[in-house]
Amino acid sequence: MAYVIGVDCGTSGTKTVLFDEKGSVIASKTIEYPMYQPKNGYAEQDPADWANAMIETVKAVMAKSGVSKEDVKGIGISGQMHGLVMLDKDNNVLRRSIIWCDQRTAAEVEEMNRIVGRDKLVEITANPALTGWTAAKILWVKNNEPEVYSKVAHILLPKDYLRLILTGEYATEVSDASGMQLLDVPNRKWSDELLSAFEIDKSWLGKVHESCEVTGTLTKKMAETLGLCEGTIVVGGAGDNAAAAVGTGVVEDGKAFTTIGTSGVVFAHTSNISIDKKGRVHTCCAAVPNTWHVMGVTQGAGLSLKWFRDNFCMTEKETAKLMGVDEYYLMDKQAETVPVGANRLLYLPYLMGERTPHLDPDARGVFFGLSAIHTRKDMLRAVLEGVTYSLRDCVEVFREMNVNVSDMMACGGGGSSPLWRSMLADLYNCNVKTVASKEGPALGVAILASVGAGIYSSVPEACGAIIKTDKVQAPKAENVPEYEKYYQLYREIYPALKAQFAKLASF
Ligand SMILES: Nc1ncnc2c1ncn2[C@@H]1O[C@H](COP(=O)(O)OP(=O)(O)O)[C@@H](O)[C@H]1O
Ligand SMILES: O=C(CO)[C@@H](O)[C@H](O)COP(=O)(O)O
Repeated sequence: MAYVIGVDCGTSGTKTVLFDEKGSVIASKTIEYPMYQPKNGYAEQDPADWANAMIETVKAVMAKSGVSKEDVKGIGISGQMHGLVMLDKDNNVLRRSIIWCDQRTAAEVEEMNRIVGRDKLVEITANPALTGWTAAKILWVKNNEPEVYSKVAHILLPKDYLRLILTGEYATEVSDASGMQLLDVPNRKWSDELLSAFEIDKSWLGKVHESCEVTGTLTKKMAETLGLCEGTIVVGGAGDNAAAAVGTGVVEDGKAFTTIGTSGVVFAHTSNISIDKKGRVHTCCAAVPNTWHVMGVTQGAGLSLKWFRDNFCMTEKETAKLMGVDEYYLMDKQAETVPVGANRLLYLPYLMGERTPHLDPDARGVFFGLSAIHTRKDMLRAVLEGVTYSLRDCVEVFREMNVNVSDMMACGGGGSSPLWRSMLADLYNCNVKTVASKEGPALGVAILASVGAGIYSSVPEACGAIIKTDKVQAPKAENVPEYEKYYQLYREIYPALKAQFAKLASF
């Protein structure tokens, strides 16, 4: 039997899973790390934490599994998108990574529009300038930390920094590179025009591959550290969302998924490139060669629930520890006791600004309709519902773009919650399914590795053999109109507060 490893460098932690060639989990290990928020709207992580977590989790799965290292045929890496890793000529990390949900780059987004023009940016990168994407972050460092910028020799995305550690290669692949805003997305190569306009040296960026291509092999030193063979192949892998698409079988038109991780993403595969001229959803290269995807993003999806847990659910944390169950499971049980609409309480999940559909880094979270009858349980349910309203906003944009979705999968930490899945089904008014494997991105990149290793001949063929549908949640007829009423009200709240968010940000 052949085996493959998938590494997913997420925001809350890095998870490594060892799969057999049929996609069954043999061993899995996650190590968490912090996100630093030095200022309101800033978000950073330490690349050393990612590297340590990858090394320790790979060592752990190999030790736990007892699988012989010769049978591990390949490694795929997935990761949070858009994060900026800057290295000097000796590969030293120059500053903490500014990650995807950081919102400090409003001035640089204006600068990008001034230099290149909004329409040109959309034509080349398939997206308007975005605060969380990598190009704006590079310009921010140039404008604000010239002493750091003067030492830059390499720029990598989070998972590509891990690739460098594994293989010594400076490389990336099309799905994650699409989120740097320096890629010519229709043509799947770096844009010389943009690099020259932003004065970014092309030699700083890695070579761009398709996601299932071999980008390098394990060095002798890393192989010894990890308990693997020197020369084991490392494929391109994918940004976490393109990876989750492969891991849930979303590799053909009509198929889509919703992931609730720290962020929330609604993702649909498209065999032809499809662009929202208003820039409300992103268009990126998919992990299947010569295909694309559209995705809408809620910045603070699982993050909202985690924020609520960490600040208001101390009792659940302690009880969960005593009972040996998951804290989120207890929170879901409490939220289930509250009716649809949270007793007339709405929540806007804009804790880290918002992308789809508002593209507003100044937006902030809101509880709307608080009354003295409300309890913590109502607020908890409102948080879950508010995130789901925001995900529905993404589906509305797809409908406007004529991107038709007939099959919706759910994944990510929040996708494991039956309550959250039933909210999705009610608000989308369609079936929401899960796949038997819960490993989303890690499985996706392990599948890419199995294609790179020649175990399967294509990504769709591998998905056909490996991905199995598990649970199906149908919409509840009585809930659909009730949620629709609240959703329509939810849609009115942001426009009414837009100017006030900007004013607050200016204080
Ligand atoms: N049982 C659950 N019920 C509801 N939400 C959950 C549950 N388990 C995890 N979550 C949510 O999933 C998030 C973590 O998802 P994950 O996919 O691991 O994140 P990331 O990819 O950002 O590291 C948590 O912040 C939490 O909001
Ligand atoms: O910014 C995006 C997609 O554009 C996020 O999806 C990040 O890629 C982070 O993902 P999680 O850590 O929440 O999975």
